[in-house]
Amino acid sequence: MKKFSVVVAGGGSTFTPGIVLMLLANQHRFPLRALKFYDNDGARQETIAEACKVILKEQAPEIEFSYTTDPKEAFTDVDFVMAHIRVGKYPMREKDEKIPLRHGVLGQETCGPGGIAYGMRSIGGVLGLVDYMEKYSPNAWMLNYSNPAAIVAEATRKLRPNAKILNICDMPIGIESRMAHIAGLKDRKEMCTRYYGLNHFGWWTSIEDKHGNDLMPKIREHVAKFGYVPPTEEPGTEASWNDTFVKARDVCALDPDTLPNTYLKYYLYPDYVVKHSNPAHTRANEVMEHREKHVFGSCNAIIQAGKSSAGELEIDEHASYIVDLAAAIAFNTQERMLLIVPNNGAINNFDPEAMVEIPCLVGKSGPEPLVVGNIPQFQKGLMSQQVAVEKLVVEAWEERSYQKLWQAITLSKTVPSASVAKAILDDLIEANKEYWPELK
Ligand SMILES: NC(=O)c1ccc[n+]([C@@H]2O[C@H](COP(=O)([O-])OP(=O)(O)OC[C@H]3O[C@@H](n4cnc5c(N)ncnc54)[C@H](O)[C@@H]3O)[C@@H](O)[C@H]2O)c1
Ligand SMILES: O=P(O)(O)OC[C@H]1O[C@H](O[C@H]2[C@H](O)[C@@H](O)[C@@H](O)O[C@@H]2CO)[C@H](O)[C@@H](O)[C@@H]1O
Ligand SMILES: [Mn+2]
Repeated sequence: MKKFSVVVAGGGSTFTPGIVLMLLANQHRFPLRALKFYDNDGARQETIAEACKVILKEQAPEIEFSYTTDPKEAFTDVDFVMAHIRVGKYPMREKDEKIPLRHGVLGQETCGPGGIAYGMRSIGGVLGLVDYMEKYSPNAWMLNYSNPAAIVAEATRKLRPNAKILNICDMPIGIESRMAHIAGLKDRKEMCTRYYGLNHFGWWTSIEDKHGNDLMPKIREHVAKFGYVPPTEEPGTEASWNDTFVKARDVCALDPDTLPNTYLKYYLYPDYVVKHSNPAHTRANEVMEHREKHVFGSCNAIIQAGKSSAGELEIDEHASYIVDLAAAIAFNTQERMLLIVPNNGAINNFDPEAMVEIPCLVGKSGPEPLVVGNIPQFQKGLMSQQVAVEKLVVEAWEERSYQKLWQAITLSKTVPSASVAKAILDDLIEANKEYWPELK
């Protein structure tokens, strides 16, 4: 079987160790000859990389491992780029979440003004990775899950239309795992689902088991009462995430014929979210206090002891969708996966140039979207507004346009007025001076 060379862009990510452990657990179906990390923060990356070096030596010494901050070294001779960068890192995520709250608007990583600010930072970062890949390994594919995936996907569609990049998200994976447990199944892959929307803004329309039995009624009955919290709680779910899964019961009330992505709570219940937010302590603080502390603490312990058992790093099971995708391209498996792709008529009554999250069959030449057909007025109206926000952000970045970014924030369903939007925008410009292009 052919062996592949992968570079992880954003090697210093808290998700990198879990993904490395997942790659090692999937060598039978996606074998590696080389694994590289690339990051523009050498110190952050070094801690993660040195710990992963110990793990790789123990489990797969035959895989050539290295890490670098040099793009040429990182992107030369690679088959796949797995990209999970966070431009501005957690300190900027904290500002994305706290600045809108100062103005009575929800602060969230990928939604509303926070997501727009994050998008304005991410576009340049991800396009830079695409350009390195095309310069040093023109035949490679980029599997991107750097957020905000919706805005990044629109930017790559518009500004790098020929790039071999696939934009993906693990939220539907996480929710489907819970749905499977609610339905009494072991694994989400025992289900066949139909879904449509934008990234972090979608709905399931059909969920069947492998025999074609309709699971929607049973799952929906549970979700309407308990949200996406299975009868036996998923271990390790943090309180704020549990709140989000429970809130799905109110989100699903809006449409009895579908089941919602959890992120719709931010657009349908923004007042609830603001009321339950602590402007002094947001999700970014929780992640720095928990995931970041846990991952870097474990990595340092592994480095000190020189053995992986000194740490408590866990395999990121959900991340196996990344190998599903890489294997589908490498071996033309025609895997059926949710990807963020140009609509191009798949949703018949929606903008053909929108980037939509829909089921695709994936083979060596990339994704082939499945037809969705017409969508109802409720979803069409919501998606039209949200996709216009995402498109305006990319236009604002490309044209350095204050006006268009003001329009984007004003148009967001999470923002009450143009005056509040302008106040938030002016604060975000000040906070992002190091990262955004200068707007005129
Ligand atoms: N698509 C999804 O469903 C999904 C799921 C989980 C996480 N994510 C995304 O994965 C990314 C990583 O998340 P995290 O919490 O581990 O963040 P993190 O801050 O721990 O790691 C991000 C890394 O990216 C690096 N980086 C930033 N800008 C860079 C650039 N221009 N070039 C190279 N490296 C750069 C940082 O130095 C850092 O080491 C985020 O974008 C997050 O939103 C996406
Ligand atoms: O607040 P965070 O950083 O913990 O999570 C934000 C991300 O949430 C989603 O990814 C989840 C995933 O859905 C869940 O199943 C599990 O694997 O954890 C992931 C990260 O927490 C979402 O899809 C991402 O886009 C967000 O960045
Ligand atoms: Mn996501």
